[in-house]
Amino acid sequence: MDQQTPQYREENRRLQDTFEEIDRQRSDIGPVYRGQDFTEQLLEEKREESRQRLALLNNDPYFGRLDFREDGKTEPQPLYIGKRGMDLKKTGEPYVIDWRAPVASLFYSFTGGEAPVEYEAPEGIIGGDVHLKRNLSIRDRELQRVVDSYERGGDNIGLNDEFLLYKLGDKKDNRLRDIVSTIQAEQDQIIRAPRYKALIIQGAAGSGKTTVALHRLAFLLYQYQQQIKAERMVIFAPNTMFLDYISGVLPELGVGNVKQTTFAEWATDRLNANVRLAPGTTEGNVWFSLEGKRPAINDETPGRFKGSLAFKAWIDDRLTELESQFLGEQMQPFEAWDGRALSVEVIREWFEVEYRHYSLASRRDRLTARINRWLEMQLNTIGDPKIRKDKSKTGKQRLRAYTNKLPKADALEFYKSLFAPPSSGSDATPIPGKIVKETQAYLKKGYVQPEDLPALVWIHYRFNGAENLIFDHVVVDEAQDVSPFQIALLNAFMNEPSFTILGDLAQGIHAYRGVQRWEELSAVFDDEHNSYHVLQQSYRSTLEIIEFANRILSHTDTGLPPAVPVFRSGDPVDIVRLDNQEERLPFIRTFLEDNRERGMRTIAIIGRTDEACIRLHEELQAGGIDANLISEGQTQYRGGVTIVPVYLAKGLEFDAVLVADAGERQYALNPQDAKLLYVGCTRALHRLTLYSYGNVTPLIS
Ligand SMILES: Nc1ncnc2c1ncn2[C@@H]1O[C@H](COP(=O)(O)OP(=O)(O)OP(=O)(O)O)[C@@H](O)[C@H]1O
Repeated sequence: MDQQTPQYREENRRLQDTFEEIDRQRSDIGPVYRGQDFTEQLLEEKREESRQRLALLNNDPYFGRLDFREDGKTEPQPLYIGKRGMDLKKTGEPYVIDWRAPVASLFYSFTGGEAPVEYEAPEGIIGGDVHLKRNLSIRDRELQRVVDSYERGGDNIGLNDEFLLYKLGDKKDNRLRDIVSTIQAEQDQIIRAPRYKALIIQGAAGSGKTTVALHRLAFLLYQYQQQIKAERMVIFAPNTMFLDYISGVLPELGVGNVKQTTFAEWATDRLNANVRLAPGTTEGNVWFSLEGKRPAINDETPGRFKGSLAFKAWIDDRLTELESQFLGEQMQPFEAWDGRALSVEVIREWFEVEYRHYSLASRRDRLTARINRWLEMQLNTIGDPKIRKDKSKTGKQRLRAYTNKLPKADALEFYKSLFAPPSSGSDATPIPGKIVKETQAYLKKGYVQPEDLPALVWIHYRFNGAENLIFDHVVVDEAQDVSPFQIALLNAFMNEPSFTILGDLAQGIHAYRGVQRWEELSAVFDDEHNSYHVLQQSYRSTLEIIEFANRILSHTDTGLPPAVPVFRSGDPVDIVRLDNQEERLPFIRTFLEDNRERGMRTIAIIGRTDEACIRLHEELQAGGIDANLISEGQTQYRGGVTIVPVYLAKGLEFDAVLVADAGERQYALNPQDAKLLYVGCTRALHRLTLYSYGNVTPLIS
């Protein structure tokens, strides 16, 4: 909208008024209190919160305006929506409305038309009608754009998308960003879904799953301020580089302290460094290499088997057995010294009845302490100090020997016992022989594998309880790669299920340990908590790229419908055939120059395997081209030009992508390769190029 329009001038005036109000409120807060007075210190905390809120407002006070006429009133009221809220100091009236407030939901759910609208406020449903929906872009305290996406009585054709397209056309740096100004209605529904749900979201590549999950955390913290703490929320993501990539969004939304971790890190923390993960078993070598034959994936694949609810149920039976036979049928009375014994009946009563509600480890500790107290009482009945000393020595020695015989509540020891040859009379193990052998070999060397972690932490949990580690909300990103056992385990660390679980089966490149259908995860929850959502519209890429990727999608075995593009058109996808290796370096050099000239800030060259990427990186370096090589275990994503194996590119996005070596051998006609290529191609926002020597992959024909 032109700067001379009345709308622009009106909004500019409002913006200047807003800055004046912010300045007034900031100066009213006064200087920082550094004294010792406790009440002042508490007040200072509140003042600091206000300072931070006003600082955030000062950069970019709001992004939207909705003129809403509430039923029963004659005139519509303009509502300005921002990342944080602010009331007018003088009157207490809302001046900027926090995007998470109930009334702000209208801004997102309203998609046009003259029909009445309503929103759910704490005091009940409030109805009315919308007269204007306006997007405002403010950068560095300057009003840059005013775009009306709806005006009551106007023709409103195509206006709704203009601001979104303007935002999507932006070039990216090395961080994911917030989308508060353009959240779409179907995303808003997920963000504002009730707290006690296990939301399972199947979303096409680029549909905003990760972004939506982060906004949902900010919403929950706002909506349930008294009940939910950021420190008790956690985001599980596939690797630390991905966590680094998304780490900017929550601070932008004014949310701090949410724990962001990987499942392996969280699990090994629980086990108190008692287990060591086997080195050298990088997934890249086993599952994504082109050398050797990839193992078949079925229910006996170690990751699938050890992540199943059936494995969990079998472990539960073994644990129940252990608990019921903990004291053993052959148990003897505790004889402190000859002639002074504590009967088996009393010991059983303490352990099996009195301490029944404690965790097993705690019951064992309590029992030991109780027998010790009994021993002290017996010693106190002895008058002669010399005899007492004597008996004390014998009693303590015998107590140690006696309690040492009780089974240890140790997760690793118990887990090992599950893979030991079954003793005669016990049920045969349901664990496939190959898995038993492989696991035994690792355990013997003192190692476990990532797929052992859910069971180990589960056993630890059954022995020790949740140890005060209760989650208020859990986000699981890239959830197609997690197992039902993992989700059931996390659920145990929660009073009532409150999950945002999101993923895309079409990107299920870790099918050897992940799920093939979402029902596998929803089986963990009862019907009342289950809530399934689909996000089909994709925002990341241009129309051309999405349509191209949809062709690959049809070769995955997921049966998922094609992603729906937003109407943002760009360059056609470029498929280049190189005749030989010598042509590669000059081709890439031109590719990079061309894309830089067109304003692309982040550019990725996506290779098929680790080795291919290492070789390419060396070649580029020798040719004087600077690029960051990403390998497994990487913790940071730097932006610029990146070389990344396709299996590690998941979750990231780049302005321009070059799929290196997209030949028929690299990406053959099978579902696993289709998923890999789908991941690779859907990383591109604006431009996508593929090259191959010889025939290009049949997945795109
Ligand atoms: N409503 C929206 N407005 C503006 N941009 C959006 C919106 N929704 C998503 N995006 C943008 O689309 C891109 C993809 O988002 P995100 O990475 O969250 O998607 P995803 O579904 O997790 O993708 P993938 O599964 O491919 O990793 C991001 O650049 C994000 O900012």
